[in-house]
Amino acid sequence: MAEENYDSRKIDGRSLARKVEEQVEKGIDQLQAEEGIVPGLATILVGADPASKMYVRLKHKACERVGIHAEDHEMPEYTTQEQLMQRIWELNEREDIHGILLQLPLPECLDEKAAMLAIDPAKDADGFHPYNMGKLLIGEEGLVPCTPKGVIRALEEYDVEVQGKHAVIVGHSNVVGKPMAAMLVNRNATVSVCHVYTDDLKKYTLDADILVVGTGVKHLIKADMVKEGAVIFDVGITEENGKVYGDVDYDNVVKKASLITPVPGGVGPMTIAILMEHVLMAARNFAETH
Ligand SMILES: Nc1nc(=O)c2c([nH]1)NC[C@@H]1CN(c3ccc(C(=O)N[C@@H](CCC(=O)O)C(=O)O)cc3)C=[N+]21
Repeated sequence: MAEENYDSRKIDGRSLARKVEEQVEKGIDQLQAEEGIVPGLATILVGADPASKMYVRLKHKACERVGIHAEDHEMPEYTTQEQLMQRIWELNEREDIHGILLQLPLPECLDEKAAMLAIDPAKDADGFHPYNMGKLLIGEEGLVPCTPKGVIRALEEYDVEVQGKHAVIVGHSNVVGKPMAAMLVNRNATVSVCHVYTDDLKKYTLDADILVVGTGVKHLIKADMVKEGAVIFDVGITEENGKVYGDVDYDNVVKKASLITPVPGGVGPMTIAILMEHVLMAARNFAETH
């Protein structure tokens, strides 16, 4: 018997990202024509972690594609907290920088919370500032974390009904799981948040209409753990011998899913496209208030 072809179930994150980026590009042209403003993003990378360097490079390339002015602030591994804060304060004051992205994780000896708290919430392109997180929780979604926002955008683009559905999130990180839960609750889903301490994970995943997995455990989710027809987002990345793996055993799980994101080419490119959208949003807000 011939192998079935499941290609139509794949959520193509790259083409979705391209679509978002095209909209951003238009918005940037308009902002420039009407207000004379070019959106600016400053990235801060402390240390020389190769993966972090690659992610920052992807973001700069996206800025180039859409017309955002991007600045690369590379700081040495031995940067002090004071020096990092100083740099953030400088960028907060700059009128030509509308978004600030502090690449995580920071070297151990630096205080991540204090640094994130120092970023002007209006320039918080990542949406990680407690002020923006708090707004998200009360249903005011402005600058919100980019990865879960990318998932929401994909749900919209593929016309997936969210209201009343059981959305199960595996992983309760501050950058994915928790903001994802808030966004899905804001859209009237019934939400379960599972994590490493969850007893009987399979009981929850098997009941999920929408499943979002972000744990960093390679192929944690197998075909026997998902419901027939589920919509699945794989937010995990594990690098092994130069190959990237997701948290979902795609080749087998695709046979049960109605829609599913691959890794790579799924949620990753969407995250970056949403970041571009947020820099434009921050620049627009700046134009309105200055
Ligand atoms: N302050 C902060 N903001 C972040 O947004 C942030 C961060 N810190 N720290 C690290 C993570 C990771 N991250 C990725 C974004 C895009 C891809 C991406 O586009 N990946 C490609 C594959 C790239 C490849 O491995 O070849 C894909 O999935 O198709 C991956 C990872 C953003 N992060």
